[in-house]
Amino acid sequence: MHRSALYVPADNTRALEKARILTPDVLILDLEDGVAPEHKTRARENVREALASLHGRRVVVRMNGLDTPWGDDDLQLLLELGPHAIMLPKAEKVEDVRSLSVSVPVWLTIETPLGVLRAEELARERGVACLVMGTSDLVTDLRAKAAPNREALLYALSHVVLVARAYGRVVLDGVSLDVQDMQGFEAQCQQGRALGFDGKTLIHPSQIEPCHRVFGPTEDDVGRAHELLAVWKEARAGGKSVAVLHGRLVENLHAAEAREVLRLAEELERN
Ligand SMILES: CC(C)(COP(=O)(O)OP(=O)(O)OC[C@H]1O[C@@H](n2cnc3c(N)ncnc32)[C@H](O)[C@@H]1OP(=O)(O)O)[C@@H](O)C(=O)NCCC(=O)NCCSC(=O)C[C@H](O)C(=O)O
Ligand SMILES: [Mg+2]
Repeated sequence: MHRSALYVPADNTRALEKARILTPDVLILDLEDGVAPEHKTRARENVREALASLHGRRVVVRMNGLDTPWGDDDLQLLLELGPHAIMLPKAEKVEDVRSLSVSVPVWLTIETPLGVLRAEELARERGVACLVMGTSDLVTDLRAKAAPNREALLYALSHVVLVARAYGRVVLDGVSLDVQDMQGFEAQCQQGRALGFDGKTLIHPSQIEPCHRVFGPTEDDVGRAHELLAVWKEARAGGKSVAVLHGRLVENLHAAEAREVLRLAEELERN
């Protein structure tokens, strides 16, 4: 389940402490842009401690790029600690992905024009588990304007979802920077859900609950799935290839969707 992934700056001990009681599906300990250059070393030490104390949680660590002064040391530490996954920012080069994918799954942040254009060759590399949109960097690099409807990003967002689906990868939407506009945040979650994302990356604890509500499955979703499957089963038992529920056509693909909703709900219950 990847409804939510919360960035926690690894130099912020208060946020690291708080993360222990927060319940996003994934925690992303950030060594990259959320950490100032003079705090990089301390942040790396914090990651070691945090991974030990967050044992049993799904913790991904975002390292610095391999072409930065910190990338090699980050990688060495992460290969030693073995988090749930290593996240590579500003992914553009297949060679970088290959140098990471040893034993730990790799998450790629797609947040540059070249990264979007090369998303397919990057995503098909062995070990890549998830693609994450970096919408703040992308807006800047595109010299676009950030707008609530994310008009300037729609091509890139859809392209990355398409690539992720083609190669069976998880795909997460970018962050929403306004931590006070909860209505706008929820609308952005709805948009990401409608575009096909599995979930969203977050920057603040208040974003977890609305994000889970949108990326579901909710009780209503589960109820509808049961209802659809009952109608579908009856139709099939009667030798029909299609059914109708509340005036809408139901086909095999809808039954498959409903089964996926129930699978996710069961996964949620187990966790
Ligand atoms: C945005 C913030 C700077 C706001 O922080 P703050 O002023 O401390 O908020 P609050 O007082 O409302 O916080 C309430 C409590 O919650 C804790 N908290 C806040 N944020 C987090 C968090 N991300 N993880 C864990 N805990 C958090 C506070 O410590 C308070 O705790 P307590 O006092 O004990 O109750 C801040 O939210 C923040 O720094 N967020 C993360 C920013 C970040 O990670 N940025 C980099 C990643 S985003 C990105 O780069 C995406 C991509 O690459 C792209 O290009 O788009
Ligand atoms: Mg970024």
